[in-house]
Amino acid sequence: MEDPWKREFEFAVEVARKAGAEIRKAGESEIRVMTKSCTVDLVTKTDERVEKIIIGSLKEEFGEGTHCFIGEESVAKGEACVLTDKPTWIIDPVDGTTNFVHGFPFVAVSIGFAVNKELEFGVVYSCLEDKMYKAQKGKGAFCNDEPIQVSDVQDIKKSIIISEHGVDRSPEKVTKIFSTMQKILCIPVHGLRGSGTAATNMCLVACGAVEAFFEIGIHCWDIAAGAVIVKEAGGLLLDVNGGPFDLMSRRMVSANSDTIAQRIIKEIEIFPVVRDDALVQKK
Ligand SMILES: O=P(O)(O)O[C@H]1[C@H](O)[C@@H](O)[C@H](O)[C@@H](O)[C@@H]1O
Ligand SMILES: [Mg+2]
Repeated sequence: MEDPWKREFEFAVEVARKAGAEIRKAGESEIRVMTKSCTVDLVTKTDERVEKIIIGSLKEEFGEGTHCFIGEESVAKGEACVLTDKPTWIIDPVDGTTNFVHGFPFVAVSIGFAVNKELEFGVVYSCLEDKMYKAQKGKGAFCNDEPIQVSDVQDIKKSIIISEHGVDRSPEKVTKIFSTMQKILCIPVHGLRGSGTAATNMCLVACGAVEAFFEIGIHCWDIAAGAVIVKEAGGLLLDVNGGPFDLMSRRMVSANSDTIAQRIIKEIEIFPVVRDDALVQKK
C-alpha cells in the first residue's frame, strides 16, 4: 500500500519524543501555572513553549504555508480552529496539564494529522511512562513499536470504563457527568478510571487495558491522534448519541466493540458544548 505521508509520520514521532523530553525537563523545575477558560482549566509556560517547538519544527521541516496547524495553545490565543481539506496538524503539546502541574504521572504529547478532513496518522507520546503510541491509517497501531490491539471483552460487566469530568464545574453539567458515571458503575462494571488525559485514555483503549473511553467536553487536539490509534488497534469511535464520530463536536465514545459502545451510550446524559469549529476566533 502506498505511503504518501510516511515522511510526515516519521518526523511526527521524532518531534513528539523531543517535546516529551522538554516536558520531563520542565517538570523538574518551577512550573508557572496560569488559567484559561476557568480557574481549573490550567495552562503553563511549558504548554506554550512546547507547542511552539512542535509547530516550529514542523514548519522548518515541511515549509511555511504548505500545512495548516490547529494547536491547543494557539487556539487559546485566538487562532482559527477550522479543519479544511489542506494537510493539517492537530496538536496538544501537553495533554494532562493538570497532571503535569501536580506531578501525577500521566502527561502526553498528542500529534494528529488530517488531509481532506480524513485523519491519516496519530502519535501519542506518554512522556512520563516513555510509551510511544502511533498509528497510520490502514497500517495497524503500535506502542514502543510493538503491535497493540483492543480488548476482546464483550461483557460490560467484565469491563473497565474510562471517563473524565473535564473543567466545567457548573452544577448542571457536573450532575449529568456524575449521574452518567454512577449509572455505568452500577451496571455493574469492574471499574471506572480516568488518567486525566484523553489521549492517554484512548491509548489505554487501543492497548486493551480498558474497554471504552467517553467524554463530553474534550477538544479535537485531545483526541485526533488517539482516534487513529484506537481504530487501527481494532476499536471504533462514535458520537455519544450513537451517530458517526465527529472530530470537531467535542464529544465521543471510543470502544473495543460496538456492543460495549452501545451499552455505554445508553447511559450517557448528554449536555450541550460549543463545537471546536464554532469557537470565536481572533478578528
Ligand atoms: O490537559 P489538557 O490538554 O487541557 O486536556 C485535558 C482537559 O483539560 C480535561 O478537561 C479533559 O478531561 C481531558 O480529557 C483532557 O485531556
Ligand atoms: Mg493540552
